[in-house]
Amino acid sequence: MKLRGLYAITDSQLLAGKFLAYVEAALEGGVTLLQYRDKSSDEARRLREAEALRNLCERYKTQLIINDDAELAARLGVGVHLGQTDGPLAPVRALLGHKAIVGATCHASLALAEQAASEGATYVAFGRFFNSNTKPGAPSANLELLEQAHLKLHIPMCAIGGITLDNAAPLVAHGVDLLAVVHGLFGADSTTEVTRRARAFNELLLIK
Ligand SMILES: Cc1ncc(COP(=O)(O)OP(=O)(O)O)c(N)n1
Ligand SMILES: Cc1nc(C(=O)O)sc1CCOP(=O)(O)O
Ligand SMILES: [Mg+2]
Repeated sequence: MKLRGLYAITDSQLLAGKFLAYVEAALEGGVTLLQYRDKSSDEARRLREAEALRNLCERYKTQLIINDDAELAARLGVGVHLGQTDGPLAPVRALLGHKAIVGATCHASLALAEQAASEGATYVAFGRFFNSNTKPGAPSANLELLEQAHLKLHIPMCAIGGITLDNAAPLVAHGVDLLAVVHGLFGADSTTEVTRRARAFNELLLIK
C-alpha cells in the first residue's frame, strides 16, 4: 500500500511536559508516520522516549520513524529518516532490511531525490515550503519542484517546513503524499485541538 497521510514529527522543547499526551492526541486523529525527532545527546532519555512512542504507535497502528539514528531504529525495529549529513542510505537500508521505512531529506533537489530512490529510500522529503519555527534556516523549496518530481519519481513524496492547515492544500494538489508537520500540529494549546488538526490534515489528504 502506498504511504499517504499525516507525518507528525515530535519536538522535545515544544512538547516538554506534555509529550505523550500530545502525541497520543495526534494518533487519535490519525497519523500515518510519527517521527521521533530529538536533537539532544541524552541517550538514555532518547531510548526511553522512543520505546514509549513505539508502544503507543503499536496501539494505534502507526509507523514509528527515528530521526538521524539508524542504530536506535534497528534496536527498536522501526524506520529511520536520514538527512544529507546523516550518512549514506544504502548501508542503513542493509541494516534495517528491505521492509523498513527509510526516508531521505532532499531539500529542493530532484537529483538528490533520484539518487535517494536509487539507493533504496522509501520516501523522499522536500522542503522547506514555508517559514518554519522549528527550523528557520532550512533551504527553501517550491511547488514547481513538486510538479517535476511527481512526474519522475515512483516513491511517495513528503513535504516539510512551516506546513499548517491553512497552507497545505496546494502541496497536496501538486502530488504530495505525506505532510510532515511539527508546529502546525503540536503548536496547539490543547490535546483536543491537536486531534482536531490531525483529523483536518487527513481530510485535506482525502483520508478518513
Ligand atoms: C520528514 C522529514 N523531512 C526532513 C527532515 C530534515 O532532516 P535533516 O535535514 O537531517 O534535519 P534534522 O531533522 O535532522 O535536523 C526530517 N527530519 N524529516
Ligand atoms: C525538521 C525540518 N526539516 C526541514 C527541512 O526543510 O528539511 S523543515 C523542518 C522543521 C519542520 O517543522 P515545522 O512544521 O514546525 O516547520
Ligand atoms: Mg538529520
